Amino acid sequence: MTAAGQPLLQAEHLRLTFGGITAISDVSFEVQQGEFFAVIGPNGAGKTSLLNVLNGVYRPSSGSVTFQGGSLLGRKPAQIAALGIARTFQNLALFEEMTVLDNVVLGRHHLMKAGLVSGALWFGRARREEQEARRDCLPLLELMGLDEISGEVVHDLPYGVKKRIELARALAMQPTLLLLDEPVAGMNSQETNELARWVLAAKQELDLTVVMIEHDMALVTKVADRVLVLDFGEVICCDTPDVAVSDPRVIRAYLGGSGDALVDRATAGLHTPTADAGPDSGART
Ligand SMILES: Nc1ncnc2c1ncn2[C@@H]1O[C@H](COP(=O)(O)OP(=O)(O)OP(=O)(O)O)[C@@H](O)[C@H]1O
Repeated sequence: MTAAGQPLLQAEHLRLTFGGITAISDVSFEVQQGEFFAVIGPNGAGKTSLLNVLNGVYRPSSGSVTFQGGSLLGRKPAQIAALGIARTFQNLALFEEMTVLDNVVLGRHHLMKAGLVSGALWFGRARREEQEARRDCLPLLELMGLDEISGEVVHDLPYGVKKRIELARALAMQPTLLLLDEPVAGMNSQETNELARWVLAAKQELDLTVVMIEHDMALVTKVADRVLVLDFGEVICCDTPDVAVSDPRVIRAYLGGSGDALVDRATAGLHTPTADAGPDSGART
């Protein structure tokens, strides 16, 4: 539980280096409970590195990260997941030959307590836990509109549906905080609109806080309460999307000059095509 007034997630003076490369430099921000918080920035700005710090894949060179008031530093990704931080990945990480339900149930495995031997032999506690996990996932499948295809093999399903299955698997972990890594990358505008609706529905129904990395400015403007803008590993703006897209530093980082196109694309509609490296696809000019 988060004490009244305390942010759910707090990063202070984070720094991450790879040899001579500084991926993150003195990054601080807070995310409040229930917030939809986006992280944007051009290619190489440090977005993925930041997400990897938040879920324990990378340990920062210095600085601190706290979740519900407790430090995340030194914890492994599985321990961080068990604290209630789930993550989706930029590239699909599903088991293509398994069914929708089997993929989603995998999200609950960190909650199960049966040992390796009983799990492998499928008896006793392991069997009971698996059956309970499957039962517990059914309302989630319904919430995510996957109940009617729960027995279908993932391989045969459209890309947009696969991304939704991945989202459902992250939700099966029963997170408090959901980290989304470019959830609409590679999607067409219809798929983007649909996934945005599923994410918002899940957030509301499950009382989630969301941190989302995204290049699609139109999507960010539509769904995010606040946006953190990174450039060369540094925070150049942290404000509402409307303020961020008209901030001269953000405009410079994306366009190196006039920001009209950035504002236009942010307000044009939910989706901006990202096939070619336009400003909203994160390209530097
Ligand atoms: N494992 C690594 N080893 C060395 N350098 C890395 C590593 N991961 C990231 N970097 C470097 O850190 C910087 C930030 O990279 P990062 O992937 O976090 O940026 P990004 O904003 O997510 O970019 P993109 O939008 O292209 O995914 C880049 O200069 C990148 O080359």
